[in-house]
Amino acid sequence: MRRSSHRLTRVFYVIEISGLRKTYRSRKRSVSAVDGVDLTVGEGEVYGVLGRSGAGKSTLLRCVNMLERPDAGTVSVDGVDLTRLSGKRLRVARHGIGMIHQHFALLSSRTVAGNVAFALEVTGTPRSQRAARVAELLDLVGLSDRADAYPSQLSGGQKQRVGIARALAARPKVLLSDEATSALDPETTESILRLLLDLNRRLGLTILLITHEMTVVKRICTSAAVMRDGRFVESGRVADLLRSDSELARDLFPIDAPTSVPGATVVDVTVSGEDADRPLLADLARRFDTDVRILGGHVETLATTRAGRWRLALDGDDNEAALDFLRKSGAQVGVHA
Ligand SMILES: Nc1ncnc2c1ncn2[C@@H]1O[C@H](COP(=O)(O)OP(=O)(O)OP(=O)(O)O)[C@@H](O)[C@H]1O
Repeated sequence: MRRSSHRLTRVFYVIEISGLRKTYRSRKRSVSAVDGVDLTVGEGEVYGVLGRSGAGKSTLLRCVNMLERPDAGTVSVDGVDLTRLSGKRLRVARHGIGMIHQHFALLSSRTVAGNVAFALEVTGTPRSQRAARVAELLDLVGLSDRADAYPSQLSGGQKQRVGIARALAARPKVLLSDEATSALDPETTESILRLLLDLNRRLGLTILLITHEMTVVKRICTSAAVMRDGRFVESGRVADLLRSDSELARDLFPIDAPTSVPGATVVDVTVSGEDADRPLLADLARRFDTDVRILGGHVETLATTRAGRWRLALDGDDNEAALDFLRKSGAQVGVHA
């Protein structure tokens, strides 16, 4: 007789943060910038941390590569607890973590190729291999034809491409992105997000990014957290957060429409995955012989799923059966009082 075996398999997280705290103290005041954050990011995930200015996002990101030493908690990247490392061992571990910045942080006196070569020097690539690796990295980010240009001769998008090439010099497993598209116009933002998604897929790169832009989460994030006052107030897979009554769902799909209509029940309906493309509203009207008016809403393509959110007015005030049908069809339903 064959016995079934139940093996405990531990999921491997490329980034594993537990109980992270960082307080800035001065004589006059102390600020808890990160106040107890737990975060796990799986291999090949694109994880976005959203939050307003001052929420603690930059401090969190800087704690991941120990540019900032946390006061408490652990930060493991690729299985190594960085909080236990210092000196050379920390510098070597950091090679596995690339970082890109809002203002690019390029060396103005060096050409595009020179900027990328500098990262190779720092991470110990032998001189004989540098030129070929620079060419490979510039090809990867679509900048082969600008190798001899100086940063001042580049557009914002091109500068960020150099930043990305430089960050990937040591073949890191993880890329940290600190508001990488905040200084760019929408079209350039789109092209940089497409590049990041492409690198994520082609290289299996795990990306942890911080942003205040919903577009970034919509376009490339598989998981996200909303940060406020140093804490995560929501976190999880984007597709799951959309199905819950989450702040993220409301912020990703703001609906500009009234929340009350005389003689009708007003509801917000959120669907994701295949449900977003089903004729759910037509079904609803047919089954319950009710007038369904769409007050506002939209269907969009996110990084890994399609999602729709609508505000509907259902005629009459007894619509429980119709709402039940929507819930059973996989929709998240919020009724406006
Ligand atoms: N080096 C520092 N010294 C003192 N306080 C700091 C320092 N860095 C950040 N803070 C404070 O910590 C809090 C969180 O700042 P942080 O920059 O991490 O937030 P953020 O969400 O990244 O915001 P922003 O997008 O504006 O950078 C803020 O109150 C900020 O003033």
